[in-house]
Amino acid sequence: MVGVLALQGDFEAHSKMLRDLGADVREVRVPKDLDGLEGLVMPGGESTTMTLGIKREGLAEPLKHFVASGKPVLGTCAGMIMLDRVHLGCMDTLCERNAFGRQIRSFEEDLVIPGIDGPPVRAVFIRAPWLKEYGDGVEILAEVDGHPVAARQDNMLVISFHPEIAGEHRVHELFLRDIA
Ligand SMILES: NC(=O)CC[C@H](N)C(=O)O
Repeated sequence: MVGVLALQGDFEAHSKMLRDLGADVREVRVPKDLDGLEGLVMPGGESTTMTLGIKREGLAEPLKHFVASGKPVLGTCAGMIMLDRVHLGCMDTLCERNAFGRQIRSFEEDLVIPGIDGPPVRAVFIRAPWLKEYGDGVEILAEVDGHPVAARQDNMLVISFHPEIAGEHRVHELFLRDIA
């Protein structure tokens, strides 16, 4: 069973993509929803609203505990922000929000990501963050204009774009392979 944090944002698109790939999915809204999960997706959305939802539901400590358990976690966009030093503090990263500038609210880019074979990944960026700082334990997987937009640290995989919107299923496949 794979969890998708479902407080806010485009969690339904992630649930659908994971189900299409054959996974059993549970939407996570309260701490007990995390029980027994083998992995967790933290979706894109709006990081301030998501932070408030996490506080309201008492999910901060349970989420930190889940990440520390070593089970695979995929954070996309606002989900990548949630994992950084100043939010849940799980990952040794600091995100720059809306990093690509207000004038470029949304754009697409082809990215080559280690572990994903075939043609480049079609990456849709929507008011996306990038990593402005990261520690030695963080492996950068892809950059745009010299700024990290995909990275790994231990059991965490973070991307600042939206494969679930582009019909790009290979990032979720990579995440499900991490679980298997
Ligand atoms: N697509 C997204 O998740 C954008 C994240 C959003 N800009 C934020 O800072 O919360």
